[in-house]
Amino acid sequence: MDSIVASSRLTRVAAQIGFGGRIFCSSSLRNSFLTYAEPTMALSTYEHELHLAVRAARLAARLCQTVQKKLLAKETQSKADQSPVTVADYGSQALISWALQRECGSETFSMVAEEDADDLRGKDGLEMLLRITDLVNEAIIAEGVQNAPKLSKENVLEAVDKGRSQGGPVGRHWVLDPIDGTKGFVRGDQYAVALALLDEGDVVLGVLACPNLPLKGVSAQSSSGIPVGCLFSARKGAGTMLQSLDDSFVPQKVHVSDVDDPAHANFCESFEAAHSRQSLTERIAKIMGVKAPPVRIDSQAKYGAMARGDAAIYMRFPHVGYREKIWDHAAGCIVIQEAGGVVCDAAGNRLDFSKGRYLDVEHGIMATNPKLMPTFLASVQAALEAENRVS
Ligand SMILES: Nc1ncnc2c1ncn2[C@@H]1O[C@H](COP(=O)(O)OS(=O)(=O)O)[C@@H](OP(=O)(O)O)[C@H]1O
Ligand SMILES: [Mg+2]
Ligand SMILES: [Mg+2]
Ligand SMILES: [Mg+2]
Repeated sequence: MDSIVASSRLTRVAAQIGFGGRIFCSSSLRNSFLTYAEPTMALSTYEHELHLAVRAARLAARLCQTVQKKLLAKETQSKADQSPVTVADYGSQALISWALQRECGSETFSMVAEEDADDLRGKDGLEMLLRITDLVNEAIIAEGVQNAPKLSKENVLEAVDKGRSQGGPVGRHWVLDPIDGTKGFVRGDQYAVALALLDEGDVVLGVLACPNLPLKGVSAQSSSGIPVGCLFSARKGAGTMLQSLDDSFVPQKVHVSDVDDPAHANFCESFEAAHSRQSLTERIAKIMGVKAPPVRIDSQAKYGAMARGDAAIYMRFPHVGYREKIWDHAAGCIVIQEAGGVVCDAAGNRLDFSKGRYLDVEHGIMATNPKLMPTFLASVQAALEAENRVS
């Protein structure tokens, strides 16, 4: 009798959390590898998925921290597009893929992720693959995951390659950047593990784990004693929360800056000049009347910093010919929106994550609070027109 009551309650919970009462989800609530506490009340939409995303991102962030501490030159490779990729990028992707599939089942699992295992297959990739496999198994053991089998190198290749989904407007797709800001990661600076969930083309949740971001103030010096390691999480309609990566800090709701005078606003942009046109952003800031110098940080840590008001404006204007990918913005975008901000392209269009792996935008991506947006948009358009007149 007890088991019937328990199972019908779990089926009800599974239905409420959006899996249509699928058995795998009921059992996953009981046997969760992440010691998930059985819910005592109904979970609202995507709450369970957000919980899984937070735990998976945290697990991956720990692996990244371990690697960053002892980063060796030979653990960084160049991909075909000349961008760097490390054992931690692959390890993080393998871990998150494995963790989510373990919870949600693998039959219908879909993930759009940055990395694939092509460069790990064959003789040249073997040493790196063995190192990644060790890191992934060490992370699973360190987490105390119960009944977890040891992953073989083939399991790791398979987990990484699960990220090849094309996404799109139908169904659910996880969207993952296992390390956003790999250049920052290699330099020892900011990076983020960025995970989001798309449902019918809409981003419904997002998590940014930022291991090197101070808990207060993006520019806080390590000598200030402010702890580092932030985890931002957002769920559609539920706001954006900030907690410490090590869970030692009570989660709190964050909000974007409410400054409405550009003279008191500051803006953030990419650290790498190759990733955003800094002469254009300087011109936009001047037209707008922003006086403060730019805050330059790597990765979607910028979106997290903005969500809690460290900067009032975000600008990203890649050089001509660059095509944005959805994993570089999906999690960050909902983190800002749920914190009360607005994200759009230079024509004022909302970002459309339903078109596959790419994100097609007019000129660039911008974000700020609703009060500053009209002036910001007008300044961007004036700067672009001035540029067109010159060329
Ligand atoms: N040429 C060019 N132009 C624009 N953007 C590029 C370019 N090359 C790479 N990327 C993408 O930028 C991602 C890093 O994000 P940021 O640009 O915000 O960070 S950084 O300051 O440059 O590190 C970075 O993400 P990761 O590859 O995950 O690190 C890339 O997806
Ligand atoms: Mg990359
Ligand atoms: Mg990226
Ligand atoms: Mg990346």
